[in-house]
Amino acid sequence: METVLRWGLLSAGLISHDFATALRSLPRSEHQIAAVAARDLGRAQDFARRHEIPKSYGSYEELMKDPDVDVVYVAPQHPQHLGAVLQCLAAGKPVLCEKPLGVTTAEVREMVAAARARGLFLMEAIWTRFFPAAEELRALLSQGILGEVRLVRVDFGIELEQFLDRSTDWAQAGGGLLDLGIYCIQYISMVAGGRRPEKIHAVGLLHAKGVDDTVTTVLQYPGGLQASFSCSITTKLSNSFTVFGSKGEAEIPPFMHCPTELVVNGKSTQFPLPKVADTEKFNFSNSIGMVYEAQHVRQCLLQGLKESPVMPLAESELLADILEEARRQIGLRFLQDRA
Ligand SMILES: NC(=O)C1=CN([C@@H]2O[C@H](COP(=O)(O)OP(=O)(O)OC[C@H]3O[C@@H](n4cnc5c(N)ncnc54)[C@H](OP(=O)(O)O)[C@@H]3O)[C@@H](O)[C@H]2O)C=CC1
Ligand SMILES: O=C(O)[C@H](O)[C@H](O)[C@H](O)CO
Repeated sequence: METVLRWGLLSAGLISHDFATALRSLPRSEHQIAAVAARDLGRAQDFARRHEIPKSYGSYEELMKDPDVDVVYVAPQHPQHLGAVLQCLAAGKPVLCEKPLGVTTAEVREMVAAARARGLFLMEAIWTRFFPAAEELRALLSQGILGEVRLVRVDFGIELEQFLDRSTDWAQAGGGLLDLGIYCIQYISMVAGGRRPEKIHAVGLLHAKGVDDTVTTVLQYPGGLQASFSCSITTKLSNSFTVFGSKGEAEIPPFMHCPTELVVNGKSTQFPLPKVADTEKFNFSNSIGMVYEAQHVRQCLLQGLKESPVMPLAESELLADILEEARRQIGLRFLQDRA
């Protein structure tokens, strides 16, 4: 592969716009957007014009066949991830797929198995992990600066139901757990070193539209680490992360899912976002931070890696397992759940 990474974007939706805007801020010698595809050609063409993308398609399949696409960014809503990812892999394209990778643990395992069988790169876009603040957190954890980590608290609650239709759309696997809870669990799993929890207990309030409204889950890991998280699509929560150890504590203030600050034993370090022109508008907070995951994907591909060492596929499977167990305990089933 040449050093320039040529992206193909699947979907002309909200986060795809943010990702395209972030990519355009990177050196063209390293990242270019070769094509965009949407279910509707007109929308794909409008998106392409807005982002100066040379090619637009009215179907995902056409983009996957494009030899000028080196890697595909899969960004439709949750239920469409599985089909798009499997088709990309079948077409020989490496994939960065938006979170959650799948609606169920079975979907995630199917995608992981397909990527491994084809020897192709696949990563779940847990973009949080690639922010410098998160990298610094990982470093201090690995250096044992906090001593023995004992407890994690994290929550993510936004009144999404008021402005994001998909958040309450049961047919689109809406709700807080898959959309917001995954950010909480990925932090917990980071602290736990990707180990599997030995106990999971979840309580939840279901929304009138059948998705999860607000969920609180506690987890215990071998060795005694305890963690709790809450997620909500109707209630604003603290949206912060804290880890407590035998020698100190570290906190990431809101919005923890796209962090720009790390506080260690009361000492704050700022990690400012990359500069971007004021004329660039994003749909979601701190989306310019998507450059970090894009740069990571390029480095992985240049090194011939088939998965990310920072967001490994086994951990995507683990996150899916935890999400599914929490859903089971609160009585939330989606179309994709097997009988
Ligand atoms: N990393 C982050 O910060 C964020 C990640 N996300 C993730 O990105 C994904 C997309 O979220 P977002 O951009 O807000 O979603 P949108 O509501 O913008 O929908 C994205 C695309 O999904 C497709 N789509 C929508 N509804 C349907 C349907 N009923 N059937 C088939 N396809 C449909 C459309 O694709 P098309 O354009 O091809 O018609 C649409 O443009 C989600 O999985 C979400 O978790 C979302 C926000 C932030
Ligand atoms: O991934 C995300 O950030 C979520 O999809 C939320 O929908 C978003 O943060 C809402 O602001």
